Amino acid sequence: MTQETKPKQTREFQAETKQLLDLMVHSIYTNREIFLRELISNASDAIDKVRFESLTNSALLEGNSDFEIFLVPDETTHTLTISDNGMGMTYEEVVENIGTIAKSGTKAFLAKLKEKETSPDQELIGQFGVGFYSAFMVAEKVTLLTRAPGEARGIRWESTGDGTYTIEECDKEQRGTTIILTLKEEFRTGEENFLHTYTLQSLVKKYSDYIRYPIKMNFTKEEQPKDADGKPIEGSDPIQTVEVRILNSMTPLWAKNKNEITREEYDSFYKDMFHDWENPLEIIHSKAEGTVEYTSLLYLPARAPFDLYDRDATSGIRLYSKHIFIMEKCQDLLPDYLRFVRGLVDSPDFSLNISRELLQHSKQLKLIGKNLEKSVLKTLENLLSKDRPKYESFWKEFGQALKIGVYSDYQSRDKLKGLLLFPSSHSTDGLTSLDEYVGRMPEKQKVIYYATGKDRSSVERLPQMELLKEKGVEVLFLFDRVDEFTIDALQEFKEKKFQSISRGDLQLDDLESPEAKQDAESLSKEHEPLLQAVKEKLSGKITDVKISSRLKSSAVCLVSDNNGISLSMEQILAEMNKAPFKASRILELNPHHEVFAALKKVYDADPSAEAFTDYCDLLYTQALLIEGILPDDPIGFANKVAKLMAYSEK
Ligand SMILES: Nc1ncnc2c1ncn2[C@@H]1O[C@H](COP(=O)(O)OP(=O)(O)OP(=O)(O)O)[C@@H](O)[C@H]1O
Repeated sequence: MTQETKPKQTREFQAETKQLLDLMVHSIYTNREIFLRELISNASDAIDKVRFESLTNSALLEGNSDFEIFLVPDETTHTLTISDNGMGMTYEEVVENIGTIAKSGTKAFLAKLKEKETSPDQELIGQFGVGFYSAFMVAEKVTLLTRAPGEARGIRWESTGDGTYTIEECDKEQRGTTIILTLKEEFRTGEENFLHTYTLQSLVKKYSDYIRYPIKMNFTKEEQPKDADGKPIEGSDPIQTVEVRILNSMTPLWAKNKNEITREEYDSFYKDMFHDWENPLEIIHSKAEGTVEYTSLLYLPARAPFDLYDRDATSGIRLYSKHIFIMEKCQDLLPDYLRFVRGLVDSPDFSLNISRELLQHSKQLKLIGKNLEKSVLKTLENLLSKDRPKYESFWKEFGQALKIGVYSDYQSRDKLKGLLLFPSSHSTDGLTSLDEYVGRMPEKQKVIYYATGKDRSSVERLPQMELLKEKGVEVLFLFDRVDEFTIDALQEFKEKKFQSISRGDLQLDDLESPEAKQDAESLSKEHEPLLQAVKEKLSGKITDVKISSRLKSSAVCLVSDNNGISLSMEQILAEMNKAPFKASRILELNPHHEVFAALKKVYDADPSAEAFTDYCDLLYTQALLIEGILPDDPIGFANKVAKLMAYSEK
């Protein structure tokens, strides 16, 4: 029977791959040695795959279950070869995996680069694994030979990273993948010589020590021949012998005792496994025995990945059973608000071929999940109380996830509220917890005040802040768009309700002198007809007009009542195209401001004159602008201001 062979083809890389290769060739990384880690990690993944699938289909092993990764440096051909007896790839898989970039992360990386239009910095690169392509940092030519189990023939793929590659069928006896790197001159002669066994040995120790399969290399030994008594024979030529050594210790890091692991080992394991360039912020390593038995190694990263809040991005914890990999991202182990936690769980209680469906219903999984959640929260509480700068740096990156947790996961509300931090008027640089805020509250203050806005300077200048500032009342500042939803969901903290400075009655009764209150009440009575007239002029735009007791030097402000949504929420919802939600708008006027006197004068002169209508409109639009809301008719507003300016010149 003649076998149809696929002829050698030269193909072009996908445009994005070319771009990535170009970056690799012109070296974006400073530490190019990581190429070895990337290729070994791919080899180990491929062995994981075949090992896992062979549990249900032993034929895949083709009688060879001595899993291994082999490194062969060759000075004569200037090549470094990395082989594995893993899953290999079919023709289609090579084209799919190696010629194109399927990973959305890498695509996003390239898009970000374009956006920046500068050379990429280490920080950006570190967020994205570049995997196989990193080989082109050190190699002038990469040859890949691979055969998937059960396939009669293998595939030979080759490229110099110039935009094209060749692909053809070839013979390959052993299942798996062999990658031959023809090293660039600088990496086979200079200081960084990747043909030196010593260099390779230490790189494996540094980056890949925990890899579960033996990483082997031949070592040539020279020995003086010995006589029958075991004494070296003088003057004889030394004999060379070759011995295979295993370069990695293979024990998974998490299986060792805590006191045997250095911080460096934890860090490099993390960076390697979770493709981060930065050391983690915090490490939680625990072993449990009892109702369930498991080891968990969790990390709080130092920085949020670019896609943390992307709905499509999957989070989750790696699952192992007796050191054997089961699943990449098990989502049922941690609640969604802890989606930033990276790590793994190894438990003998799981069977290797457990399906996702079964797993979801597994009692053990639920129990482990509960414990993990508890220990992450405990760690965060400890950080908050014992290492505030570290907690604040955590908060800066992941605080939003916890805030979202408060409003989207009502069961977790109580667990999370103590961990929340906000900027406040108390200090210009630090953040405050709700506990700290309540601790500083004077006895007479009944509620926790908060103000929403885009940043500190705009919130501090809000007219609604004036009175509170004067009274020295602390106000929480909510700059993040999720903040108000979080506060709304909480409703209260330690029996103190939250009160927006832009909503309803400020409840300052106990802080306010009885005279001031009286003053506002009598002024409201006195100006009742004027207030009524303004309300009518602005009907449809506002629900009420009131004499303000919160304004000191500003003329006007907009507030909403205590029911329904607030003005800032209205804006967020409008951006989300949920326009039907409208906040009630109450216009508050400062009776002690000269604009109020001018308004009164115009009204007294002729309430039906155009001037009074214009004044009402101008006041309303000013109040909108202060809230950062554009008026419906900016041209009309500008014309009215111009008219007024020209008038005052007369
Ligand atoms: N030694 C190998 N054996 C089998 N398949 C491999 C091997 N190396 C790479 N591949 C395949 O090529 C794909 C692309 O590899 P690459 O290293 O670029 O990305 P990755 O491993 O998926 O991602 P990352 O490196 O970020 O973890 C892999 O997903 C895998 O399917």
